This record gives sequence, C-alpha cells and structure tokens, in this order.
Amino acid sequence: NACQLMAKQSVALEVLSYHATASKEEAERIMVERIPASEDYKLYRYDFDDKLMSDDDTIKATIRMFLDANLISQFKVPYETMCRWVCTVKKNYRPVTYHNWRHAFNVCQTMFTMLYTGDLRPKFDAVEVFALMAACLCHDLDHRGTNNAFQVKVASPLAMLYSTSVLEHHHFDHCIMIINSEGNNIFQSFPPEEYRRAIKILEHAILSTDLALYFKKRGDFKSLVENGEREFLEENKKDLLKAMMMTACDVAAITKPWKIQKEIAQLVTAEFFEQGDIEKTQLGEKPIPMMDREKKDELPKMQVDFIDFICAPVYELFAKVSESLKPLNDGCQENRQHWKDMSNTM
Ligand SMILES: CCCOc1ccc(S(=O)(=O)N2CCN(C)CC2)cc1-c1nc(CC)cc(=O)[nH]1
Ligand SMILES: [Zn+2]
Repeated sequence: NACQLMAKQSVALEVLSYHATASKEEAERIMVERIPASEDYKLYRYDFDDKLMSDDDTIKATIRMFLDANLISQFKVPYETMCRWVCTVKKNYRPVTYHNWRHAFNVCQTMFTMLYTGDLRPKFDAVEVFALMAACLCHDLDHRGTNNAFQVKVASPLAMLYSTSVLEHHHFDHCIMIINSEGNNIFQSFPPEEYRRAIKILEHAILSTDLALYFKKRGDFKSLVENGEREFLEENKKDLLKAMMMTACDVAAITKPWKIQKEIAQLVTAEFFEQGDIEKTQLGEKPIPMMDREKKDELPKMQVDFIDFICAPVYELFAKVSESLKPLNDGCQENRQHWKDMSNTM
C-alpha cells in the first residue's frame, strides 16, 4: 500500500545517502596485499580475539577464511569481486557500540571454527558453506544499535516494512542490495539453480538470528539431538542445524575467555543503555531493566539468566553433536561461574 511504498522509499533514500559500495580503489588496495595464513590470525581457534587487529587485518582475515574454505577458486569468484564485496559489507555496518563490523567479523570466524575445528564441515556442501559464512558477515548489516521492539515503538520505516523480525528482514534486504551492486556479486558465477539456493540459505540463516525464532526451533533441535541424531542428512534437519549454528555464532562472545567476555559485555551494555537513554529522554518511557543504566547492578544476574535460558542450551546440544564443539560449552559454563560470582558481590 502507499504507506509501505513510502517506507520502502525512505529506507532506500537513507541507504543511498548513508551507505555506498566500496570503491574500486578500496578493493584494489586489499587485492595487492599479501594475505597472512590462518595460523597467523589464529582463525581456527575458539578463543580468537580481534581486539589487536586493524580494520585492514579483519578484511584480510575474512579473505583468508574464504580462501581456506576453497570457496573463491571453486566458485570462480573474481578476486577483485571478493575483496570489493568484503570491503562493501564492512562499509555497510554503522559505527554503533556493539552491533558493528567487528561483531559480524567475529560471528563469521566462529562459523569458520565450528565448521573446520568443530568438524561440522562434512555435513554441508560448498554452496551451504559459502552462504553460511556470507550470512554471518551480513547478518546484522546496517544495524542502528537499537532492537526490534524499539523499531516498532518509534514506528521506524523498517517497522512499517516488516511486521516480524523487523531488523533481520532489513539485514537480509541490505545483503541482497549489496550483492546486486556493480562488482559486488560474489555469487555471479553460480549456475541459476545454485544461485537461487545460495540466496535461500542466506535468507534463512540471517532471519534465524532473530532470537524470537530461536526458541521455537531449539525445541525441535533438542528432540533430534536427544533422540541420537548426529548426521543431519535430510534437508529439513540441515536447515535446523544451520539455524542453530547461526545463533551459536551470534552469541559466541559468551564462550570467550573471561577477559574477552567482560570487554564485549561492556560494549553490549553500553549499546543497551544508549537505547534505554533514548527511551527515557525522547520517548518518556521506562526501558526494560537490561537497558536501564539505573539497574546496572542487576546485569551479572541477567547474564547468568542469558546463559541459562538462551546460550547454554544450544552449546550443550552442540557438544553432543560433536566432541570438538565442546570448548564452546566449556567456555560458556566458565563465564557463567564468573557472572555468578559477580552477582553474589552485588
Ligand atoms: C551484557 C549486558 C546485559 O546483556 C543481557 C541482558 C539480558 C539478557 S536476557 O537473556 O535476559 N534477554 C535477552 C532477550 N531479550 C528480549 C530480553 C533480555 C541478555 C543479555 C545479553 N544479550 C546479548 C546479545 C546481544 C549478549 C550478552 O552478552 N548479553
Ligand atoms: Zn548479531
């Protein structure tokens, strides 16, 4: 209807004004550089930390992951297109406190580690691996540092366009806008059938990062795993596994060594409080406790609940699917103890 058309146009205008594709020169600068080995960046490790890396390093490390996964050669992706696409994706993350490029880069590195160190790679074909890693990099594109409830509250153009999973639909839409941009189509050499399949996997993977959808699917995943499913050969089981992997990667900061988890939780807290401040000062509303800086003493307890109700269940199930995924569950449980100890001192 007219309202949706107007919303679409205002999002399009905003996207055009705010975002752009990377220039040929930006891509060429990366193209001519040597790409260090995965070991140099520790890309196969669960305790990977991007903190000391420069932005250029993160772009080169991303290229390295796609090279090691043998995707660039297998799918005849022109190297310039690959470099340009990574630069464009990074450019289309806003400099918000937490949901920025670094978060997307870390989510992609966790996916890479779950596939290659966590031994999940053999369960998928190359199109699925390519789409999953691309989905991780794109899954929070153009995030504004505010959540779905906020989009609805302020009747943002995005909330006018999408009735459910508002942000996640926008992240996918933005991902497709980039792929359709000149010199940025990493799937351009795919045969039509594979192309359609890659886009479908991208959509499913990005939408599955809406935690509201996760709870429903986790029940099915739990039944499968507890009934002994380990192969995930049928399409519907593979779809479920991919959705659970996206959530596991999206919240993987909770599994990192405590020093890293503490720093990232600080960024999450800051972004939540920024939204809470807007709700208080501009909307005259009381924010939920998680976003209310006057309730910051309750955060350690909230983290314990976040672990118990959202994170631990999925990592415990993955630990059953593959022994080599256990470090995710171990890291999550260690951090639970740290947050518990902190909540006892509050
Ligand atoms: C660290 C600052 C406090 O952070 C939290 C507080 C509460 C909960 S919650 O599980 O109770 N829950 C989630 C679903 N909401 C709808 C209601 C509230 C989660 C987090 C949290 N989220 C992320 C993902 C962005 C990362 C992270 O480290 N912690
Ligand atoms: Zn995310």
